[in-house]
Amino acid sequence: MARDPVAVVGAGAWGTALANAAALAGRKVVLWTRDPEHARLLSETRTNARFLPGVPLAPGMTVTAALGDLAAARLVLLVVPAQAVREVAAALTPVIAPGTPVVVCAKGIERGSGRFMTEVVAEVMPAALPAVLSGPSFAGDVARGLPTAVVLAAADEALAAELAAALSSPTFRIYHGGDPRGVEIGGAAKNVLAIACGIVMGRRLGESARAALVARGFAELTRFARAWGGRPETLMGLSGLGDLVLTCGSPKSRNFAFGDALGRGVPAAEAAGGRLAEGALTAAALVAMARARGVEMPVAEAVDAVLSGALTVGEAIDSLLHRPIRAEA
Ligand SMILES: NC(=O)C1=CN([C@@H]2O[C@H](COP(=O)(O)OP(=O)(O)OC[C@H]3O[C@@H](n4cnc5c(N)ncnc54)[C@H](O)[C@@H]3O)[C@@H](O)[C@H]2O)C=CC1
Ligand SMILES: O=C(CO)COP(=O)(O)O
Repeated sequence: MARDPVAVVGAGAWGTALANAAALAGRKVVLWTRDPEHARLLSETRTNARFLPGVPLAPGMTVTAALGDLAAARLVLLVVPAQAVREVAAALTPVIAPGTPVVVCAKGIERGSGRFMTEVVAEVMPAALPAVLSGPSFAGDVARGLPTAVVLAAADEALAAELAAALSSPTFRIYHGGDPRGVEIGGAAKNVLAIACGIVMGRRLGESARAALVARGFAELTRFARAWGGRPETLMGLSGLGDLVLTCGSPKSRNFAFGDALGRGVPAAEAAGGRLAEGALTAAALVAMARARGVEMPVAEAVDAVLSGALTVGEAIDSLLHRPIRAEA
């Protein structure tokens, strides 16, 4: 069968939802978690109570904590947090057959190196075929079979089309594209902008202010993409505009909720409430990379300044409101 079995690496909320979606698309799925006890629980209870409660695992899916069990995989979905992608990809390298597509589903930029996720995979797994999947998609929505559309991109667009077809179902529609850099920039940058929108709502600055941030944030991420090798038109799509609309407008987004807590005065160290907020980990890298190529990103800069403690939330808002009045671009 088409690219069977599929190895889903990472059994958090998104990995579990994607594993179910792949099974719904007719794929044979192996779900990997690093924690043997978690693997045992998932296998026995057939649900992921810790990361995606209330959703049964698709029948037939197997769960493992042994990387060796992934050796037969003909397609890998890499669904660990962005900052763990290098470590996990390195562990997968000796296991996965050369020429296997590795689709990164994490949304972020590597701290320190400033590497995009497909670059990390290309460095660590030189024999793999890197691809990226991104777009507006809450794990809970996908897992419950609510209609969702995302994009899967690879340098070889024919491969992206094949993978998209292998993983799609009527409720999980995967478009394909040939601009992985643009797609991964959209996913990484929107998380930082979602934090800004959360701050605005937590601070009760109003819906109009949030809409302004979405539009100005979209201009920022398009400029960033142009400077870093993504096609601006890609950012008009699902990964970029689509994901901004979702995560900048919903308290279900962990990045938005993190920003909302900051806006209400919760200290940065506590604002995530123990949940993953990728934008908080990507903001510094995004801003450093923007500066390195002369890209203006005032909203992302403001978020980074709040997170680093350089500015208070009030000072960051003032800094945005006192920028010179200028042409819209
Ligand atoms: N939850 C969602 O709705 C969506 C999440 N994403 C992205 O997917 C990625 C993963 O997010 P979630 O699954 O939601 O996070 P999560 O917090 O629910 O799960 C993360 C999983 O990764 C595992 N993990 C963490 N560090 C690891 C390491 N060093 N080695 C191996 N495993 C490790 C954890 O044990 C856990 O199973 C993020 O980049 C996120 O932005 C993308 C689209 C939707
Ligand atoms: O990326 C997501 C939806 O597209 C999930 O957003 P959060 O990580 O902010 O929850």
